[in-house]
Amino acid sequence: MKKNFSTLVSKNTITSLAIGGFDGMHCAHQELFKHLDENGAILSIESGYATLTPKKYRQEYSKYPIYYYVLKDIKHLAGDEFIKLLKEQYPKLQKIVVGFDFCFGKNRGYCIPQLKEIFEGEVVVVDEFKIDNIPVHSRTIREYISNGELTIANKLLNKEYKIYGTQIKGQGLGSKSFVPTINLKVDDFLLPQAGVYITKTILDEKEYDSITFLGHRVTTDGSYAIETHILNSDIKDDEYEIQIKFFKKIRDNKKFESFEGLKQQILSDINEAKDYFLN
Ligand SMILES: Cc1cc2nc3c(=O)[nH]c(=O)nc-3n(C[C@H](O)[C@H](O)[C@H](O)COP(=O)(O)O)c2cc1C
Ligand SMILES: Nc1ncnc2c1ncn2[C@@H]1O[C@H](COP(=O)(O)OP(=O)(O)OP(=O)(O)O)[C@@H](O)[C@H]1O
Repeated sequence: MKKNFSTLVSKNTITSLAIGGFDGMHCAHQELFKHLDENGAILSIESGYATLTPKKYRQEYSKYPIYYYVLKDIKHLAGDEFIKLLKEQYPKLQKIVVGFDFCFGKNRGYCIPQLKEIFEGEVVVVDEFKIDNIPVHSRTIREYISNGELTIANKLLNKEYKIYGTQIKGQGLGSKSFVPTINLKVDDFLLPQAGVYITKTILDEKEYDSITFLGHRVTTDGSYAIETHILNSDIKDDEYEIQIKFFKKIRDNKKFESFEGLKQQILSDINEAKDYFLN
């Protein structure tokens, strides 16, 4: 995880700011960042609903320092009060970059015309950015991920959707009856729909081809699990910070009549994932 370095950059040096929520740091957000100058920064307004790139993980996706405001601390401000606050905190601010639908201040009562009117500097407004005619928004990407449509979500993100987790103890059945898996505990991130996914798993900064199951283990103990099996490699059990990049869903979660039936299906899933990475 790339550490947030905004505390190392003085606000006094910032000349341009991109403003918004920025959960996901998706393609449209990146379009905004293209308008920042070398002393640019990102101002992220935290509503508390960021689940694609929770605050702690967001800096990884931009070279610009990210500063945060908590929405509930600033939502009472009138438009001119918000701009005054920015001018006080960023005295060299000359340019504000926002998207076509940006609104701010009390009751979101101030939008682009008011921003242009109040801010004595340049206001760059980016038109609605689309990919394959799909408007790119965090909410849309969340919906695709929740529906297991990772291929489209990744297109809108312009990267593979990635979650962070820590290793936890499983049932101890994997190596004995199926294949060895690393069981994960994941907080903060939106989880894709239950099922089996082609993934890459990052352990100690090394990336491995993998296959990941999410869902209730309906064939065994019924409990919810996130488990990843590393392809082509023997990984010893260890305490890892784990990252999983999702590429594609290959099937739904399923209840099998026998452990042998599930094992055969898992072996076939593994072959499908291996083929995917070969091509
Ligand atoms: C690729 C893969 C696919 C899986 N598919 C299913 C499934 O369709 N249904 C299910 O009940 N469990 C599924 N599982 C979970 C297994 O039940 C689980 O790996 C097994 O219970 C071992 O759990 P443990 O690691 O906690 O010991 C799958 C696991 C993997 C790795
Ligand atoms: N598709 C887009 N095209 C142009 N600008 C956008 C687009 N999506 C967001 N922006 C702009 O990016 C900034 C960050 O906004 P925000 O993260 O709230 O957008 P979002 O992705 O639409 O999120 P949500 O779906 O939660 O509303 C804002 O200035 C917003 O206007």
